[in-house]
Amino acid sequence: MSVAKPGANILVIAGNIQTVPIGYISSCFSVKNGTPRQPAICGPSRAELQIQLSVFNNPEHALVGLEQYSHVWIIFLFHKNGHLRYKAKVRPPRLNGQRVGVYSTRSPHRPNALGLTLAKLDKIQGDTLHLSDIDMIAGTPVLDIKPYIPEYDSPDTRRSYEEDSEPCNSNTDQMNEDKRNLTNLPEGSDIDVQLNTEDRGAANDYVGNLLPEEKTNTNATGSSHISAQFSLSKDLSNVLEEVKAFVNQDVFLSSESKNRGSDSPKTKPPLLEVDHPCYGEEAYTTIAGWIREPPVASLDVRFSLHAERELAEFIPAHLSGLSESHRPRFKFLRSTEEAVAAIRGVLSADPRSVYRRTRCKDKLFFFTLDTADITCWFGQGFAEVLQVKPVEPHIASV
Ligand SMILES: C[S@@+](CC[C@H](N)C(=O)[O-])C[C@H]1O[C@@H](n2cnc3c(N)ncnc32)[C@H](O)[C@@H]1O
Repeated sequence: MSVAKPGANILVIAGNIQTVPIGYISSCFSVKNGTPRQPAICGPSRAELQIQLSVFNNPEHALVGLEQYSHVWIIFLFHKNGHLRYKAKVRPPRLNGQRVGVYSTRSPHRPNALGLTLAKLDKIQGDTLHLSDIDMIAGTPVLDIKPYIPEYDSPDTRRSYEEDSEPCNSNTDQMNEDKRNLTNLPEGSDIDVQLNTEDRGAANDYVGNLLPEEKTNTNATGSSHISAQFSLSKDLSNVLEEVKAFVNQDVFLSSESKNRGSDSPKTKPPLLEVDHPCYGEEAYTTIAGWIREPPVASLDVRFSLHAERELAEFIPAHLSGLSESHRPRFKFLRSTEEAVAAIRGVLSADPRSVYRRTRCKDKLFFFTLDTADITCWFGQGFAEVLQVKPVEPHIASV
């Protein structure tokens, strides 16, 4: 087992974390000089990333579903840092000589030379991602790709998402309402009708006449994926009937209508969109429909009286100076309400694996939160907390 040396670009550390590049950037920038310092600076900066055959037998399979997202996080190595040194304080060029802590900056010169770029995903062709808005030089080793999901990645959006998703049913109602509003469908309209492949093809042809950017992509599994782009500024009422045929496609559900914070790519109301706009066209984000409307329902969370009493016994973290030494103490949670909210959060999202959900659904479920060991069980549409015990001291101190 080797241990990472300061500045080393190889991530092999105690605990056997091994990392291999999944591909290498081929970009319009060949040297560091002149490469944008951040992705948003130079929109038309383009790159391609081909997933290595050495990582997956069928690299294109690893990209299935990613086409529904407009933006991706690229995690990469600054492999051309040159001198492998780093300092606790750096001088960002835009601070014009002033020194600040390396972790308050995006400096490439850091103990683990990892870069993080939010790139625009223009399209996917087989095993290759076509990106724009990048700040990486050609040859940059890429370690990972993750979809950009404002609901998870942008604090502003996360807040409104949490508000939206409670309760779960009203979220669905709201989405249906949104869909109706966008298409002027009367309330109670059958908005869940599914189109078969032939229907989609026909509808696609028709809308294609109206919408110049409409395209049919073939995804990695060879199945046909319809996408279309149109501007909301067009009079939607003229194309309602045609658009109605598209309402239930996944890609439609994947777009968002909320206004996002300034750090996030701007968002627009739902569009039928997969092949994303080019430089100069308005930027927005799209995500997979199942993120906002997952096929797994969120659960109602209950506490048994016994569990409620046990939880109330815990002393909140900031009151840990109190002398009641016999009572268990939280290390992080600051009140019983916070603990209840945390437990609700964990359980309402159903933390069980698919295996446990299907094969062991009658089994008790255990998890640890702060210094509490929690026991619960799951029924149809709910989770009930049965017991809240202090963790064993030797586990709590780990
Ligand atoms: C300031 S960094 C920011 C990168 C990323 N957005 C981040 O925040 O981690 C961007 C600069 O890193 C440099 N750079 C890009 N690719 C590199 C690589 N493979 N090795 C070393 N430096 C690189 C370029 O000079 C570019 O202007």
